Amino acid sequence: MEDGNCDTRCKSPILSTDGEEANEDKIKERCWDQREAVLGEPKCVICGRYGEYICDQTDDDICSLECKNTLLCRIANSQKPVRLPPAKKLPVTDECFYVRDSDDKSGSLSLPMDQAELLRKKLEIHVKGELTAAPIISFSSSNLPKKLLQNLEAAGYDMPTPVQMQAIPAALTGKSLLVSADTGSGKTASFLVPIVSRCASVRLESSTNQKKPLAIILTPTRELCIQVEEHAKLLAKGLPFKTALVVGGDPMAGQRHRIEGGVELIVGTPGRLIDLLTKHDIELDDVIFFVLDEVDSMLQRGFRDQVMQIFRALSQPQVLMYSATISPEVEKMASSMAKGIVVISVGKPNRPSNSVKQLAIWVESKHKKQKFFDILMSKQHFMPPVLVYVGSRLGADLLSNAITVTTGMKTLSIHGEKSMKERREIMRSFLVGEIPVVVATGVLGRGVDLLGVRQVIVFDMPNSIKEYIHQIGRASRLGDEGTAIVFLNEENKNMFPELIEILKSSGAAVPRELVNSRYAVGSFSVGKGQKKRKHSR
Ligand SMILES: Nc1ncnc2c1ncn2[C@@H]1O[C@H](COP(=O)(O)OP(=O)(O)OP(=O)(O)O)[C@@H](O)[C@H]1O
Repeated sequence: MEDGNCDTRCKSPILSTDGEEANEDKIKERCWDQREAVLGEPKCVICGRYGEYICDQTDDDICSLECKNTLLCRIANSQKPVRLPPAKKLPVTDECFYVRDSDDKSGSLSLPMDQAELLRKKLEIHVKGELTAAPIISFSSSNLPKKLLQNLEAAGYDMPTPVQMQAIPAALTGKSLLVSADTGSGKTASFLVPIVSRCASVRLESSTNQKKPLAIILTPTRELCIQVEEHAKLLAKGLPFKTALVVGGDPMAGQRHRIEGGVELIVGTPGRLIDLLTKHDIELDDVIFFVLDEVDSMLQRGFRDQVMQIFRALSQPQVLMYSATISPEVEKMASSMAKGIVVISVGKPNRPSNSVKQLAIWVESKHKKQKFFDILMSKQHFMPPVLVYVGSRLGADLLSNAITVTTGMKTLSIHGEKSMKERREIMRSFLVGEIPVVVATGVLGRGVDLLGVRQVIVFDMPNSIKEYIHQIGRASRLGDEGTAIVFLNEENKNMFPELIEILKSSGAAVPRELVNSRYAVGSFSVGKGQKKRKHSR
């Protein structure tokens, strides 16, 4: 069998109908073992991976035995039974997923429930609540508009990520969801795909020209709203799906004008949206989706009242809530927003992405700057483009100026005091590689997808472990390796027990000053009702 990387594909049939075996020991059994197709290569008709082989019974491009069986099962379901040479059937326990038509109302082709459970187990997808929708193993098995499938393919989304495999079909059944999955694992498309699909269908089936908003997405920062809106436009190209960005710092008149001209989706920050809704008569009675991205941030003090004010103006929409860090309190609050909510979690919750290598450095505050410049001047440790997190706007301005003066590298700071024009320009120049370092406060702490960034330096620890998880999550997208350097000292003592646990469970070295610190013994300040906790050695 030729190497799968050869220029011309292996034409040998996977199996011949006379039962004669092909050179099977080298054939890939599962689609997971097959690589992604590169531009110009044939794609497996089932999963979209490299179509290394040709199915000898249908002449289709196929990536593995598993996908061949899936293909033949589909044919078997739609025509007279096709005899599979019994010796060749993959053993029942094998993770070969047969897709067959189902009567589930989402219209998706779903796995039989026993195999759905097998797939969930394999991918650590946990579901709590009543859910009929099985995970999908390809976008095409979700009955999505053809144009949306083409846009997904054009965006390079050949296969759904684990969170998308379950959250997309679940959302298409009309269920409200609370979803947690690692940073960088594809949560955004998990809610955008069902929204674009359903809203485009509503518009296509509608007889009136009236176009009141059908979906609202709220996020905690302007940068994340901009990113989510861009993502939605990309997926909705060629479909009757217009968006409006409603964030502070931009002229409100333009935002109102756009909505009144007819949009399907509003993406905004809560404060500006409330401003707009109170000053202008915008009808939200057609809204069918209400999305809270970074839901734990959206339901904490400061945002929660505004979020609930907007939610109460709607007529019981489907609620989709997402984050990489969801606590039991957030789950309780979220569950009170919608009946029959389904909770989906992928992997281990409230953990940094495994793809981010953490390097914790113990350094006194007065020495942090020197240590930081040692890293910036070291060819071994400095891997631009680098995102640096600090605790204040002034700190961001001072540090970025110091970097420019000391190293000559053009460095900019980004925070809430800068205008939207400046913030957009800084993000653009960072993302296209014009500037190697950006120093940021929390405005870039969550959700933003900084493709190309593989190194984050947490100069000042944030106020909570969950913000720390989101910040270092910028260093890895979709499982790519990244590094996070974090400066620690006694000033961060309130987070020591959780930090030690996070570092240990991620396999990162724990500085001995941290372990030996008297604040790290696992005893929390014994407040009312709190018990002293012995720290396991
Ligand atoms: N199915 C897919 N195939 C290929 N790339 C994908 C897929 N889904 C998402 N991506 C890409 O992976 C990156 C991370 O996706 P996304 O930003 O949605 O992650 P996230 O889970 O929302 O992260 P965070 O928790 O940090 O907000 C993005 O660049 C996105 O375009």
